[in-house]
Amino acid sequence: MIDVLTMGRVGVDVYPLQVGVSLREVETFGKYLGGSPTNVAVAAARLGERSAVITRTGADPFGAFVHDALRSYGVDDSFVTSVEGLPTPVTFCEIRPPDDFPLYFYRFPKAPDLVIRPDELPVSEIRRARLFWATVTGLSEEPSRTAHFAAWRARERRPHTVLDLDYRPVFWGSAQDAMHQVRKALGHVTVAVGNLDEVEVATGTREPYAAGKALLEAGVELAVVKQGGEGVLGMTATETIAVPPVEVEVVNGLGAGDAFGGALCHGLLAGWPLERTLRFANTAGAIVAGRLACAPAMPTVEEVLARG
Ligand SMILES: Nc1ncnc2c1ncn2[C@@H]1O[C@H](COP(=O)(O)OP(=O)(O)O)[C@@H](O)[C@H]1O
Ligand SMILES: O=C(O)C[C@@H](O)[C@H](O)C(=O)COP(=O)(O)O
Repeated sequence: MIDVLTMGRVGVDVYPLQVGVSLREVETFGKYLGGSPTNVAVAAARLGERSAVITRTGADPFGAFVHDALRSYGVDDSFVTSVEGLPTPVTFCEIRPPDDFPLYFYRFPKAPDLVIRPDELPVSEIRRARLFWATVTGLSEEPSRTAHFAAWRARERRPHTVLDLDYRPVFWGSAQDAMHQVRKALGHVTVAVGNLDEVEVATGTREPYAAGKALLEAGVELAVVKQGGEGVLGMTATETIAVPPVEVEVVNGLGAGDAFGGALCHGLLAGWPLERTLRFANTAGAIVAGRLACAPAMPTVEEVLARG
């Protein structure tokens, strides 16, 4: 049985090996597996979970790299298919610590992962997985949007069904469109997790407590508000827990949210108390903020505990 099944974006992160310079000046790059829900599957696998991802690549060498990389991290790639005629996306970034890491997505003319189709979903695995994780970006275009709602219908809101509020404005016509889709999606999930920009799109407020409360009112059982270098807030109907940040010298903040996500999965599946889960995820996020890459940087349980 799969512990953590994620669905959505995949790509190749082509990240500069020089820090503090623009893409105009960068000379060398590293090539890494990327895409937020894919990174979450990698992070969970590093923590010992049996993980898999539902996504699509181009029928090209970068697509083959995605399969190689997934397998090398111990992530099941059985649900990764290719789409003829669309290239596997690449993502560049600039690395300007401590808090400026702009992303440049090349997902043209369309990303294969937005061509995930409802009739091709591994429905019984989606129903059976101990945790199912999807992201708001998957709702930005068809047929992926219909596929996500089909997956949630099959899942029947079984715990743990997680929505990563992951909002990248570049993938949407307007924040209004995204808000409309997120509101519909929240009724299908048991956990919502997002940073301040993302909870603002979902709830209309970026005040962490008000946003957490609004997410609970929208139907989730656990709301998690990530606040970068300010730590994290978790809320359920009976508990409100704020965890301060773990101190770290930030190298590249990208990937921290996905490390946090994989660790959140681990804590939820272990049945840990909320505070322990949030502290563990907080530490995993900080560790990756202190490293250059995303997928290859995901920590093991021992590494997290050594910092916690
Ligand atoms: N500068 C930082 N210092 C300490 N912890 C951090 C830092 N940046 C991120 N983290 C940890 O990683 C989590 C996710 O990072 P955040 O930037 O909020 O999410 P996202 O990457 O999704 O925007 C934070 O809640 C925190 O636990
Ligand atoms: O999500 C993407 O498509 C790009 C990612 O591969 C990249 O590593 C990243 O930005 C991770 O996002 P975060 O964990 O939410 O910071």
